[in-house]
Amino acid sequence: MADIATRSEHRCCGGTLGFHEHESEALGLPARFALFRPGTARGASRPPALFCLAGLTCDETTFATKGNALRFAAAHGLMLVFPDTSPRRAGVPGEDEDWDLGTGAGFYLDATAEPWRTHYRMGSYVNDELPALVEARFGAAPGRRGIMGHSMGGHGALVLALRDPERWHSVSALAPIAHPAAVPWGHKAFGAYLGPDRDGWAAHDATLLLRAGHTHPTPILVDQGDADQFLSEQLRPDALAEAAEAAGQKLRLRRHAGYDHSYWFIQSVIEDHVAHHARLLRG
Ligand SMILES: N[C@@H](CCC(=O)N[C@@H](CS)C(=O)NCC(=O)O)C(=O)O
Repeated sequence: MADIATRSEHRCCGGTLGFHEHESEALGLPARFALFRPGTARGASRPPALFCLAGLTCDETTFATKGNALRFAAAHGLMLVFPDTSPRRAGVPGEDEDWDLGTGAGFYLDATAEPWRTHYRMGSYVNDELPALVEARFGAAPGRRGIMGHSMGGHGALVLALRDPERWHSVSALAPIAHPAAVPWGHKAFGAYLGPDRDGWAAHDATLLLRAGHTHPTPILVDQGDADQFLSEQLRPDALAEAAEAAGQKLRLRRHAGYDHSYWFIQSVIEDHVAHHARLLRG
């Protein structure tokens, strides 16, 4: 496991928030992440880690800075892990041209199509490499992990947890891209990263995973603002709810009048998400 460079560290909410960089094996590039370690008030020497995945245009600082999650994680004795949203400077032609493809838009999957497949491997990075790293190097509890995310990050959280419920013990999402194979953001990203054969997209779409019989043993919490500018064109929580119902998946989809897609919405509901994960991870 490569060295980790700590770029800065800050006392916060009785714990410590650090911004770190390391050589990622999965990405084949340097990668940055932020990590919040709670104080020891709850007496847990190895806190469970809750992974927080951000959306399009964000980086490892965004959710940590704007999400309002740290004080609640501190109260519940949870570690928070904030990965970046894509590889950086991968050298793919055009990767910085669009805000919804390439840099800042890794979609938490391993690309299979050229020229993305070498470095655009955020699926393996978030699912495998980063959990192993925070457990080995930052003292996260082995085998007790939760995952949540916003928008593209909500898509990532739902897909990773539905695909591997043994690895992710709790899952929630805020305004997730719930059916990416059916919406413009997903068409663009999946078409580039996975190629035009849509059969290969199903394993990266939470609604299609539920339709194929994948479920998670715990209830899934999803919050959605009804004034979200992306709701009808890009997010499709209704499709997720229908698929969950048909699959027998417990899903609590809460709609919030007047809230948009921004971190102001996340700030307003994050307390319940951290509590949801704490209940399942800490027992
Ligand atoms: N750049 C896009 C918006 C992108 C966007 O809203 N990104 C969301 C995630 S999908 C976000 O959280 N952005 C970062 C922020 O608000 O700080 C636009 O112009 O419409």
